[in-house]
Amino acid sequence: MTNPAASHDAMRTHATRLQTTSLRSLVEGDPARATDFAFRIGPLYVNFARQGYDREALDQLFSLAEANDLAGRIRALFDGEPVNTTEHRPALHTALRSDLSDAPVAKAAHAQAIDVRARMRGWVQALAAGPVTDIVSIGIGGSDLGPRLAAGALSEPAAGRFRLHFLSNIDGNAVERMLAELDPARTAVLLVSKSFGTRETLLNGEILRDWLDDASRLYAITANVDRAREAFDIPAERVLPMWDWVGGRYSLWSAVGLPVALAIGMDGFEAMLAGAAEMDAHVLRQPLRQNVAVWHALTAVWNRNALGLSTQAVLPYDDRLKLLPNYLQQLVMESLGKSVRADGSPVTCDTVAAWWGGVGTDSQHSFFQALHQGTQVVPLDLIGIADPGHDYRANRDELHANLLAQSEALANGDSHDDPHRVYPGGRPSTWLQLDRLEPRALGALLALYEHSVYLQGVIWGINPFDQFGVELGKQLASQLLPALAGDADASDPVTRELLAQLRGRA
Ligand SMILES: O=P(O)(O)OC[C@H]1O[C@H](O)[C@H](O)[C@@H](O)[C@@H]1O
Repeated sequence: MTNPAASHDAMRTHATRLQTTSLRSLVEGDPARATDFAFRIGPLYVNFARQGYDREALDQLFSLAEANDLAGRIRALFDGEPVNTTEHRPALHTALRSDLSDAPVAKAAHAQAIDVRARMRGWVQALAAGPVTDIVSIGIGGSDLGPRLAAGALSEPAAGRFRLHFLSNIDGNAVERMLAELDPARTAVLLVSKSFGTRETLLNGEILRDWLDDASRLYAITANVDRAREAFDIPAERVLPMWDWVGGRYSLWSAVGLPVALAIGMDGFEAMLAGAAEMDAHVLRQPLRQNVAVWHALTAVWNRNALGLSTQAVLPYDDRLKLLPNYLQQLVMESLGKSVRADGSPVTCDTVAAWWGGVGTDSQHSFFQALHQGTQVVPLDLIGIADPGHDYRANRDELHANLLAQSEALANGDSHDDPHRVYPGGRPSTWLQLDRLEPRALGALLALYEHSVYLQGVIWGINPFDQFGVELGKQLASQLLPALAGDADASDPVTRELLAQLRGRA
């Protein structure tokens, strides 16, 4: 087994040699890659054939994977070893949906998850039997992005279930606009916060608590049950617990997902978990070369470190997935946006690219010009839904035609006598296709990204489960509150000027 540094260098050397080979010729020279570089896991199909590596590069990437003991680290994750190295904790989001490890800590975590899921089912039934028609879920980051994405993507407009409203930002406009549409007598409010210390959630929670006409319709989902009672007088029977062995951005599968269960039913929520569990089994059991999460992670490492590409775009070609880029920004960039290795030493290579994205085909009318003819090559995850579930067949075919066309045009480019009309091509993409946008398929897709993120972290030697980088801004904000009230002044001269401008016009 070679050492990681040697594998990394060999990979970059080969990438330099490959630069003279176009993506089009890579594919034309090895047409079998169109199927050899593809995976089918239940309702999910993934194809890496239009990524800019050849089989020799893949050999080097897999030796890099072996040098970093990816198979052992996958087992460590599922067994509840302290893979969250800086906080000395397991990261057992897999135990929320699958029971694949015999390790006692993983078994205990799964048992707790099953207990809470039974309580979730009871809450859904009890709320459905009452006067409540609207649910407000107050949370932010990992306590908002996953449920908001999944509830929006999977809700059927005619299902006659609860209407879900998500409140995350501290901006009073968001609160004001939401309350204008709601009836306090027919609304229940969920305070979703793992820490129960997030200012946005607490302030918005106080507004909604005072707005409700019956405090018994205020619920909490948190790892800090005591604070929920102290701060909002919410008794234990109206609190669903979370645990510190689940990271916020990995918590959709826990009680944080209650809004999803309220939107699509508990059976639908459990189908989403089953899809994630199917991906878990694939990731845990497949050898590295037949493992789709390993391929996805190695592709990200190839684009970031071998090709030096600094951003990555995610383009769902389905309006119901328009929040997927937002969700993945937190999952990927809050997990991998680090420059210090788990052992405290500086990283030896670039880590996370800037992830962004938009929905297709709208994005073709906004930033695709840069993707085709800009100086920066942007690797893409193109996401399509084979059966979009509606009867507008012309729309479906046009959407699919555009998705196929963009994948080919970006990879192959086009020549022209007029230099302004030349398409350089060589833009790599991965094709991720769901048979239908239903809970099991979405669960598998999101679990794939979770596992890919973890494995990228292993290869870069960083801890994907902490987020110390979000604390400084919060500390400065709380220190500036008295200055905004005129009771103090800012120490930084620029902040002082900006503060004066803000206060002068407020
Ligand atoms: O769930 P909470 O404790 O309220 O945290 C909500 C979010 O805020 C934190 O600052 C982190 O950036 C996120 O990882 C977390 O998901």
